[in-house]
Amino acid sequence: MLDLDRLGFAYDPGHWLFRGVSHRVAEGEVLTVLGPNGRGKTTLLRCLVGLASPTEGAVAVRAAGATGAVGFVPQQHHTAFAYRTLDMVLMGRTRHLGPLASPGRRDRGLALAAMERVGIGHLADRDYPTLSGGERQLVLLARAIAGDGRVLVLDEPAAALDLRNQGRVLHLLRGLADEGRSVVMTTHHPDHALEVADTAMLMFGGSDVRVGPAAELLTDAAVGELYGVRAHSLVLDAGGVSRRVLVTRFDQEVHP
Ligand SMILES: Nc1ncnc2c1ncn2[C@@H]1O[C@H](COP(=O)(O)OP(=O)(O)OP(=O)(O)O)[C@@H](O)[C@H]1O
Repeated sequence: MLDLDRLGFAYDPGHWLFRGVSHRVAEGEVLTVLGPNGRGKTTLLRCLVGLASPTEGAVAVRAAGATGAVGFVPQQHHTAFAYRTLDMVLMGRTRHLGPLASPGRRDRGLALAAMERVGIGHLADRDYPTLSGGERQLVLLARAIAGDGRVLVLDEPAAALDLRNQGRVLHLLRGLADEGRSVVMTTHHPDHALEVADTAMLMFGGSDVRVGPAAELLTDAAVGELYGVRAHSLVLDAGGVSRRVLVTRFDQEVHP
């Protein structure tokens, strides 16, 4: 599990991007973080994975017997090196290897299995820099799965993906949580949160960070206020299963 204890971050002293953020992401929980561009979502994730130090508060990872148990999928990733895609995924195994050890047959098997699970087994021998943006995003997800972190932190994991792959990745993340992992992801799509998340975190700015059950928190009013738009819920009835989706009126902005 991942413990966020009164986290606060300010690049400039006194100008809090976020402050007083507390939540415990349980095993089996998917937490989605939502907020407008520049609100601090990536900065928050960087604090969660140890790439940035919070100005206030603390983050603790609690996972049975695991060191470095957090897998991180960044938003964008560029490398100047022409790594083979399978080797990129194998990098996820690094923390499981002894000092100076190279990945072995088992590591290669786990890397290939992670690629198959994400649906990109056919890319194993391609040069990573030649892949499309969406293909790279799937490779980074496979790398995190191969790393077998008990906590997965993903920055807009579905942003570069087509509609079918968005659904596949969202349900894959749901499945990884159901296997006992804690999953934290950012998204600009409230529907993604409604589809698979247990919990949502809405970053309204500064100390106004709201955390709660996704379906309860993501009301038309809250989404409208968060982004300055008009949002409307629609309930779809598909084969007896009803699902609520949010539709945005792109022709109407709301100015607070
Ligand atoms: N090193 C830095 N120094 C100063 N300000 C920074 C630095 N890095 C990011 N920022 C600013 O902090 C704010 C939050 O950035 P962050 O990337 O966390 O936002 P975000 O919510 O992830 O945005 P987006 O939805 O656009 O990805 C932005 O205004 C950004 O310009």
